[in-house]
Amino acid sequence: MASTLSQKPDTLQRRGLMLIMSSPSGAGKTTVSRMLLEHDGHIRMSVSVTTRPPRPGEVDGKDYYFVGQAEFDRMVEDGAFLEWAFVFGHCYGTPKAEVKAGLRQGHDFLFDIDWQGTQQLYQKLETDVVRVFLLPPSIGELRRRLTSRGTDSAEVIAGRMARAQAEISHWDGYDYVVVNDDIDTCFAKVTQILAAERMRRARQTGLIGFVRELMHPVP
Ligand SMILES: Nc1ncnc2c1ncn2[C@@H]1O[C@H](COP(=O)(O)OP(=O)(O)OP(=O)(O)O)[C@@H](O)[C@H]1O
Ligand SMILES: Nc1nc2c(ncn2[C@@H]2O[C@H](COP(=O)(O)O)[C@@H](O)[C@H]2O)c(=O)[nH]1
Repeated sequence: MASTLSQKPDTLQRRGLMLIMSSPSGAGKTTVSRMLLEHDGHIRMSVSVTTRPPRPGEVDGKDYYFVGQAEFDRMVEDGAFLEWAFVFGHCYGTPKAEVKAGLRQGHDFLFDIDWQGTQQLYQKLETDVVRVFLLPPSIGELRRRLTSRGTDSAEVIAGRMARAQAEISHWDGYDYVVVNDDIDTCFAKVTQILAAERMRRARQTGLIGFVRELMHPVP
């Protein structure tokens, strides 16, 4: 018998989610984020605003919006950020407008932000937030990754290594914790988390109508 349902199950409306990835500097957030953006057609990067100077190869508007301190302060005053924080001597913030509109339209967003920003987003938008913390396999490997990335001075690397344990101490403020040892295994785990979170009943706003039609089919 032909289906009388007005909606196809795989096109049901869904509210977007906010997948947050945090870790000590160098554990691999940017790497996993790039893989997700490449392989998953339904998630967008939330591009942060920062007062940090660009690293070689970083592109304004893609990796960050690079601004001066005065412009950052003006954005704070204008309420342009969903969250912002002072990290490693610079200001970083998540612009509000695109994310809020996108979530309503069912888009998922990926955030590479620290624990302070995660706490702020969770306080504001708890039900939309999925928090993932990446751990390095060892402190020695973390140092090796920061050094071999080749983007920061020895002084900057030393500063980030000095903060690593303090960053790791926030691991218990996250929903999921993944050790980034082998990159493909780590990526597969994050992909599985994303797939499961998309199926949460509360996010599937189109389910109500679909279930109603299943329970009360039109004869
Ligand atoms: N599983 C892995 N095995 C080996 N090297 C890795 C792995 N994951 C990431 N790397 C490498 O480690 C370095 C740091 O990774 P990445 O820049 O993604 O870290 P991050 O957490 O985004 O750091 P930051 O917070 O400073 O932006 C990069 O050179 C990256 O290629
Ligand atoms: N609270 C926020 N933290 C952010 C944001 N954008 C990036 N970050 C975090 O800053 C550090 C350093 O980043 P880097 O690119 O200079 O290595 C890292 O932990 C990021 O996750 C933000 O908008 N808000």
